[in-house]
Amino acid sequence: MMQLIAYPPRSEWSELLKRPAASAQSLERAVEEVFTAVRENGDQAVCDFTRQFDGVSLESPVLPETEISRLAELVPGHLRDAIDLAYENIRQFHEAQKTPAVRVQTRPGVDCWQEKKPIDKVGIYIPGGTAPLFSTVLMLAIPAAIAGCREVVLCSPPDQAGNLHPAICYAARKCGVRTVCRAGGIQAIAAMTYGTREIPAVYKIFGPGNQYVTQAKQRAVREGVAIDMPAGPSEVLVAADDSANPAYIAADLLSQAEHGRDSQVLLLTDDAELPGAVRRELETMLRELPRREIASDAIDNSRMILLESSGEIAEMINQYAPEHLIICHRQEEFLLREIRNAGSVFLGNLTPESAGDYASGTNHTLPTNGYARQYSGVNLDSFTKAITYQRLSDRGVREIGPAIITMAEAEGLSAHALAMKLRVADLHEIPNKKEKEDA
Ligand SMILES: NC(=O)c1ccc[n+]([C@@H]2O[C@H](COP(=O)([O-])OP(=O)(O)OC[C@H]3O[C@@H](n4cnc5c(N)ncnc54)[C@H](O)[C@@H]3O)[C@@H](O)[C@H]2O)c1
Ligand SMILES: N[C@H](CO)Cc1c[nH]c[nH+]1
Ligand SMILES: [Zn+2]
Repeated sequence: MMQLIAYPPRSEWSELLKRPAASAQSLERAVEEVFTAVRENGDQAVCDFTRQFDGVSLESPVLPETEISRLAELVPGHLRDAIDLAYENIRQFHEAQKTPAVRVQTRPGVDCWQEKKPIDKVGIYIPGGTAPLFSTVLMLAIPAAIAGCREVVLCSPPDQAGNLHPAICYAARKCGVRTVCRAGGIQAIAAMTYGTREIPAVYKIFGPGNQYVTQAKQRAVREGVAIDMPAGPSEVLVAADDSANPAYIAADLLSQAEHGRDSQVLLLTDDAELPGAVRRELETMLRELPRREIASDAIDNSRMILLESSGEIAEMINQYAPEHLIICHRQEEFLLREIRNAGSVFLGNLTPESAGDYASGTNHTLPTNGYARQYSGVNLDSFTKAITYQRLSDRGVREIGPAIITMAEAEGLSAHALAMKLRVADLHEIPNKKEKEDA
């Protein structure tokens, strides 16, 4: 059960806030072995590792389009309606993230602008080891489509029949994803990194996953592939006081605990009565939970921490940098002002974290393991690059040419200086050249 720590001194905070650690060495070895095999043996290696790690024999990792359609048809009406509703909200929120091009004339005749362009080929990883997270298809394929990515490659571990869950196929079809592959874990990430005969290589890999997937994405970076962020085992931090409903808190903690044994959930409070009330709810709910063994292990990794004040709560949140932060506290305004490190924030008693997991519209692919200090969650910009442009007119050359020549010569780069000197010299030869564009 969740341990209660009361009024810990600051010197103990970092020990208290440690996440469950994966064994880095054995992970690295496994990743290296799979990457080498996939680079050398392509689809054959992907199928071999799928047999080894997922216990499924496949002739080919790619799911034919006819199969995608057949499986998508199996999704019952009420689930389609729910996915359609989520799709619309996620589309709206990500569509609203489009920004107009930035245009500035830094000096007369010096025009600079910046435009976002899509990343042409992206890979999206959909977790499926312990549960087929079809909601992740929406979270990744919708912004990819809005950004205008040309090729989207989806990889997810197959079920025991060698198929993908019908809802993954339905969501993929709805979002216009055509390349759907039955490959999970390290082998999926390696295939999208190197490319195989059947699985295209991509420029950037997105998506959450277990420790193997997270480590494999880091390995992909060494091969020049970009990644969204380290999005590993799920976590939630609830900051609450006596205005919160203990049953809601217990359910919110369990909703992230049931993701995996290595998940972590925290309750921070300055109300001495709350931990006991939440613990009682947790005990009752855990007994009824289908995934109670997974959730119990995660709950054992977790803590309730009683602090002196909302000031300490804010400090501890910033130190931990949770993936998800739920605030049910009378000092909400103060906490929001103070908090700088969190992936996604859920406010008030009526906003469970599962709202953002599925259907409010925000993205659920978020930085874990403290990376919310420096990374954002997935958003529309994640699927684009910004290209900058500039054009100088005659006037522009006169305005900034001399400074450029001076700086280039001071750096000892005479060809840089020459490139501008030639333009300046040409201007002097045509002193009356019309400068329409400077008007
Ligand atoms: N941070 C986020 O935004 C976010 C979002 C959703 C889910 N998640 C997390 O994603 C994770 C999903 O994990 P999962 O396991 O259910 O699915 P997964 O798809 O990430 O991993 C399953 C794959 O792991 C590989 N694997 C399993 N055991 C292995 C071994 N011993 N050696 C090598 N490879 C092995 C297999 O290939 C299998 O297909 C959870 O931890 C969940 O918390 C995070
Ligand atoms: N909570 C996960 C992000 O950490 C996302 C998810 C998908 N399905 C349910 N939950
Ligand atoms: Zn979740």
